[in-house]
Amino acid sequence: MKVTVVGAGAVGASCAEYIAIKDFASEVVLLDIKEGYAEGKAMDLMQCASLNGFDTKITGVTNDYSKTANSDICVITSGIPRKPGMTREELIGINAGIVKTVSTSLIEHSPNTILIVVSNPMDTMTYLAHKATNLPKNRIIGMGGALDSARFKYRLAEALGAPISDVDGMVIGGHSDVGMVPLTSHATRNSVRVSEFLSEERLNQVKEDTKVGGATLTKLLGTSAWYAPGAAVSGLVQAIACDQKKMFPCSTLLEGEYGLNDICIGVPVILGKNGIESIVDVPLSDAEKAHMQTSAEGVRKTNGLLEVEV
Ligand SMILES: NC(=O)c1ccc[n+]([C@@H]2O[C@H](COP(=O)([O-])OP(=O)(O)OC[C@H]3O[C@@H](n4cnc5c(N)ncnc54)[C@H](O)[C@@H]3O)[C@@H](O)[C@H]2O)c1
Ligand SMILES: O=C(O)C[C@H](O)C(=O)O
Repeated sequence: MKVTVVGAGAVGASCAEYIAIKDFASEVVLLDIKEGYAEGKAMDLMQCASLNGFDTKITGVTNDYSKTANSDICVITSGIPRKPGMTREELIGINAGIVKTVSTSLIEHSPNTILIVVSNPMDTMTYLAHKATNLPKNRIIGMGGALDSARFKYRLAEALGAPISDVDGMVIGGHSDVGMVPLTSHATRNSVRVSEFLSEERLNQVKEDTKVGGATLTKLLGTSAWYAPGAAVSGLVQAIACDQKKMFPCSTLLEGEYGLNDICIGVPVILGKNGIESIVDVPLSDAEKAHMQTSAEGVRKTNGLLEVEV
């Protein structure tokens, strides 16, 4: 199993590290445009191998796509992260050009690969990758919901005073400060709905804290987060590599599902060796349905900027 990660920055390197630690891939290629950067990150990570007990071979290359040839899975993390006070959507001007070039270069050398898009604004970058590569929809996956759901579980556990392992929940919709739809109606503690334990007011606070999860960290760190994003990407890569048939909310091209068409946005999917094996139709409350529609309007507005930017 060969995995390429484009962008050896904070998220790309964290993702490569988690993939290596889980030890399911034979090879990870890190590629960056900055001279020597990916080579340095790969060498540093390889020097963790004997300490952390993994056999995954990590190599780094400077913009040489021939070294990524025949990758089973390619992850795109290249692009700029936001600074405090910015929205993800403001990154489109620089990141659209990067994602377009990177996705077409990857497909040229790995025509059968499965692409995972991470660069922001992620739903629009996933849509752009579709347009740029024309890959079948099961082979282009946007990562956002897996991370947002992890943050939702963190906030739910905090509110409940419970260990995170007691808690389950999922966030669908656009990966943006206003577009995320935390599914409080489905969230549980050991299969009991969290609404049995938390007031509506406290649940609303959990929802709002989840939606601004990325912005909160960006304010604290001065740049956006990388540990949980890297772990979330590695989870998707592992589910595909090991044909786990696990359910994650991912950004995928919708063709009528959830009443939406010609848009990439987060919905629950089953991930296995073919990438997106199926889209799962989850019943939503009226409020969640309405929020999903306004979330989609927001993503469409950003998609509209692609014609200007690319
Ligand atoms: N979808 C998500 O949930 C999620 C989570 C975290 C970060 N992100 C996004 O991921 C992106 C990366 O974040 P980061 O914190 O790792 O940033 P970073 O600045 O640490 O790393 C980005 C790397 O991309 C490289 N790069 C730029 N253009 C390139 C190109 N054309 N080819 C190859 N490499 C190129 C840069 O040299 C840099 O090393 C940002 O857009 C950020 O907003 C998304
Ligand atoms: O917040 C960001 O800009 C990065 C990423 O989308 C995140 O949610 O951590």
